[in-house]
Amino acid sequence: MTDNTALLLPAIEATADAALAARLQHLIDHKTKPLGALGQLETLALQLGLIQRSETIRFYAPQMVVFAADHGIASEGVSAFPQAVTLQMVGNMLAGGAAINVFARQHGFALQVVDAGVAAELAAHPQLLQRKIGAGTANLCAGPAMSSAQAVQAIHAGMAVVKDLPGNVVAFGEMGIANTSPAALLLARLARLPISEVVGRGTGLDDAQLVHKRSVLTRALAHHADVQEPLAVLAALGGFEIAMMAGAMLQAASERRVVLVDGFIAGAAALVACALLPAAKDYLVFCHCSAERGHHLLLAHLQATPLLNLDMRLGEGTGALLAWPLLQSASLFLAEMASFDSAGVSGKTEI
Ligand SMILES: Cc1cc2ncn([C@H]3O[C@H](COP(=O)(O)O)[C@@H](O)[C@H]3O)c2cc1C
Ligand SMILES: O=C(O)c1cccnc1
Repeated sequence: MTDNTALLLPAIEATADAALAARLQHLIDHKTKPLGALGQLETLALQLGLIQRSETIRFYAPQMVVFAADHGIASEGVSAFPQAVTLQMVGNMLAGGAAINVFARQHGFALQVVDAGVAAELAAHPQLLQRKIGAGTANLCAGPAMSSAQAVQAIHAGMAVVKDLPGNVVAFGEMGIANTSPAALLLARLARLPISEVVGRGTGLDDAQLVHKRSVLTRALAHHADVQEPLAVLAALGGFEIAMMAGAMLQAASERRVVLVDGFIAGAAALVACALLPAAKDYLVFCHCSAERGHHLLLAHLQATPLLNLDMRLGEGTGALLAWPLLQSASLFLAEMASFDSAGVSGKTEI
């Protein structure tokens, strides 16, 4: 008998290659600059070279994918905005007016929006992929957000979305009112952090609302106290867009694409992806540290250094695209900067 809930994950190769890493480091170290002077751009060039198995980093057809879904926990009053905003913002994205549209146009990213589980039905649109798992998750305070079969279905759907995309760079973002709540819960459980340290204001809760959100999430975590295994944690505490994004990240890594990770919610999807297949991390570029409380702890747990820290707290994929010029600069300095030898510049004085 076939088990239709079986999780089939792609094979991901670690990018480690000592010989190539040495060649890349040699190239980087012999550019006309003091050793290490390009800082994080150097680490980024090394990571990108290893992903692409090459001493030249090339990007083509960069893609931005926004996963949208609703959350049953929104009914607990954990967001400053009503659930209807998810649908309305998807409409705004399809009309080209959201922040992510602006930055996608600016940087030449093709944009797709995926309906992973928006509560209402969305009209067909050329930039919309209909992959609805359900009409929003269940309220996870009272039971699991989704069944394990739905979690598996969402991961597989995310993988299929990426399989159909062109290009070798993919950025992920999300839209889903209340989704900082599942993101905080996933972080608390998977990284074993106290919930009070990872609950944030999301769309702008005031102090009293933040206290309420904290008590709701504390109760939710206690309700699922015995759930520890990553897939079960995702089903109990996650969201359809988060699960789909995790699957999409795994597929992109298995195809050796560069994965641009946005803020707190995309970070939670990355956390799930790495819990399922740790080698995925090699392919993830953590683009920024969001102002959402807990994001810096998520990054620290993954031992990731974000490229930007701009006090942004929007999501949608915006932080991922703002970091894109840094990846371009990493590629260009490696390709175009002269070496000490080629430029006839003297090396460091031996003292
Ligand atoms: C107009 C608007 C546009 C957004 N774009 C992204 N988010 C962000 O805010 C939501 C998460 O915050 P919380 O958990 O507090 O609801 C997500 O939809 C996220 O993408 C938005 C939120 C709003 C209101
Ligand atoms: O960092 C994020 O992704 C974020 C933070 C607050 C609200 N929405 C998204």
